[in-house]
Amino acid sequence: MSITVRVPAKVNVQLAVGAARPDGFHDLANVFLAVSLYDEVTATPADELRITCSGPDADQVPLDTTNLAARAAAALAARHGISPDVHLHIAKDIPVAGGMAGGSADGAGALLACDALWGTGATRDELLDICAGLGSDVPFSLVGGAALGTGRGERLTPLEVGGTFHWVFAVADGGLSTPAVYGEFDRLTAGTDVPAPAASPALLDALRTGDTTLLAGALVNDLQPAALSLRPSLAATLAAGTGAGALAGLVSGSGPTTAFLVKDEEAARTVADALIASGTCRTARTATSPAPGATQIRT
Ligand SMILES: C[C@](O)(CO)[C@H](O)COP(=O)(O)OP(=O)(O)OC[C@H]1O[C@@H](n2ccc(N)nc2=O)[C@H](O)[C@@H]1O
Ligand SMILES: Nc1ncnc2c1ncn2[C@@H]1O[C@H](COP(=O)(O)OP(=O)(O)OP(=O)(O)O)[C@@H](O)[C@H]1O
Repeated sequence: MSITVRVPAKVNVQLAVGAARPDGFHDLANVFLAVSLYDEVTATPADELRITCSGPDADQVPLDTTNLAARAAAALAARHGISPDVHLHIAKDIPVAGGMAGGSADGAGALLACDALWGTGATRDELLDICAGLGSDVPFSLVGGAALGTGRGERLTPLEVGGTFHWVFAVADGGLSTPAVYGEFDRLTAGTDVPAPAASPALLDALRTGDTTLLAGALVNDLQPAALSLRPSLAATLAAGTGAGALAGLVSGSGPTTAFLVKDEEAARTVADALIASGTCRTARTATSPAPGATQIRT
């Protein structure tokens, strides 16, 4: 028997970042939106914990115990006093190290798949607690939809979304390290008074009413200057997307993927084609949001 779970990528429509905390993390007001790019994690009984990965970026994914899917299986097994013997196959479609929480998606997917395969019967709260221990973005990968993440982003409040939003994602060559981008944020803001992060009422309104134009005006990512400082070529990608008719563009999370909000599906195709033709990105993908969280799709 195998269990397959499908898990979405995310874009941060608001990422407000506070000053570094004593533990090295940053307090956030992190408005997550799940988008319709998915990884699939399949759990099959095996004699030992083993990870395989397929997809265009598979060679960039670690197959050892550092893989978030392996860590999720080990964490669930440890809580229930069983051995984490399972083969986890990741069919990867989410860009790797792109700021779209691909590794987090695999962690949440593995957790749900192993819980079903092993019959551990973990409660939702237990799953969320394990997710938070794996990484700040992992709880959101489990719940999907839209949510405000506070603390380091792991404490979630679900948000209402009143419509469908259309996106284009420009995938860059090579990744950016999340700690390096937060480190650059610290360097750029050193000596300044970093305000406490707060969710923007205008942005929450735009989500609630499903108004694309309002959302375009409210998109904000405090990590964008840091990502641009580490990868100056992203400015040309942002200009290419907005020049091609996107309503707004921003760096997705810690980057280097850039996200463009567009009016509808037709505009998404036009902007994606223009981004590819501009030569300022490796490829461009279209997607919609919100998307559901981790969901079992096959037994
Ligand atoms: C940039 C975002 O993707 C936006 O959603 C997240 O904040 C990053 O979440 P993540 O990849 O799950 O990050 P984690 O695995 O929890 O942490 C990796 C590293 O990122 C930095 N980090 C992460 C989250 C946070 N609130 N403050 C931080 O400073 C820390 O250096 C940390 O050691
Ligand atoms: N299952 C996984 N898939 C991809 N990368 C993984 C996985 N497990 C661990 N990693 C490691 O995590 C690093 C970041 O990968 P990931 O795709 O999660 O980045 P990201 O999308 O930028 O994350 P985030 O948006 O949460 O900051 C990779 O370079 C890789 O070494």
